[in-house]
Amino acid sequence: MSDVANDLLIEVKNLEVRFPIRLKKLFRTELQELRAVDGVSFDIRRGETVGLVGESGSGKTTVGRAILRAIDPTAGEVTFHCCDRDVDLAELEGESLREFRKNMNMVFSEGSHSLATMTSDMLRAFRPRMNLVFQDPYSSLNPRMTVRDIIAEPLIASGMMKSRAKIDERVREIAARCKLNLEHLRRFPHAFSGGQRQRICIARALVTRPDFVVCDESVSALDVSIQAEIVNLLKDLQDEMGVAFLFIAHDLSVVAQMSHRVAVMYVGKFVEYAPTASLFFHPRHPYTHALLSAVPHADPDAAFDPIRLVGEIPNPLDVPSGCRFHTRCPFAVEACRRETPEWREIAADHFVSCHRADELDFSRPAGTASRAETPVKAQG
Ligand SMILES: Nc1ncnc2c1ncn2[C@@H]1O[C@H](COP(=O)(O)OP(=O)(O)OP(=O)(O)O)[C@@H](O)[C@H]1O
Repeated sequence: MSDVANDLLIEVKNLEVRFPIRLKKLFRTELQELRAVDGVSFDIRRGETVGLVGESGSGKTTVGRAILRAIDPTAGEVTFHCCDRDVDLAELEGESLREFRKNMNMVFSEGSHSLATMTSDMLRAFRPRMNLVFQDPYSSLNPRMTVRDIIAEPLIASGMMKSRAKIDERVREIAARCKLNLEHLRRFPHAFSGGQRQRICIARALVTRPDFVVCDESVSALDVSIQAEIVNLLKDLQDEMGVAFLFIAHDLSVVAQMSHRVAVMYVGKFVEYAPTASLFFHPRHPYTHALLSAVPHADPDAAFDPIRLVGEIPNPLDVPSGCRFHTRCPFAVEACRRETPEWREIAADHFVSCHRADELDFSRPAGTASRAETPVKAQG
């Protein structure tokens, strides 16, 4: 890997997101806190894809949105290393935060400005660096706007470009890279298939040349063959532009193709984070092993003991003591019920939180192609 590959873009430290929940009891309403994200720490390097997997309700979307400040973190730090300054997104508030949310883009501090005190004009002057691609390409496009206007919107909203000619040039350029043609730009979203709509969403997300994009289940609603096209498109665009992705998905095989590193989340916490090959072929957490056991292996006779997940993911309002996975873990011992396992580096760049990670071996033979061995491409 090049130096650039190890260049940190985002550092997340002890991120917490709690939602206030009103529970109706017989004669009263009780206010409780739902810990959707409960102390997550990880980093994302420039130009890499980090896959984020876990069952529904584990907190994946909330992590992505908290990093983008689309929702407020309750605690923790999200540091965005940009230009030659580091910016703590948790500092954003007031007008700065409103501006940030309006554009759904990241802005930058320069010199010693606090983001909280920057005026909107100053904020607009900074290059937008973050964006989001949603799951549903049908509801995330305004049906009354042409494709040209949809793709141009982030450039205009951020004030990044003012001249119509320049905007049109940039829209045509990114549309061509996303394999949309000039004729498409004059049409409205209803004229397009799911795959083409997702290309429009990707063009809109990348038109400002962001450093970081969250793809939240962005290929899940598409047919398998179209999924492959979109995954290849995202990889090509990443190689060209050096953008980093947080790729949230249920489908582990798509995550393997797309990601350089993968994080596994369970009831608000990361349980494992490792380079894709390490995670897929040498998982150290029983939950990761269980998720992978559900994926058909290239060699059906390959020798490893699959385990099946039984029961439901626990309610985040009633989190199990100790290791949160112990209620469903076939390997749980007394310590798992009592003590929270520490988050530790068990091998190079391979993090896990399991009391028994040193004794359990879930290795399986390498079989399926993954992006694991592909280094993050250096950007010139
Ligand atoms: N705005 C909100 N208010 C209250 N609870 C919320 C809110 N958003 C999410 N939650 C809860 O937080 C937990 C994590 O939700 P989140 O959507 O982040 O999970 P997820 O892993 O992305 O799930 P999925 O794969 O189904 O999208 C869930 O229990 C969810 O019900």
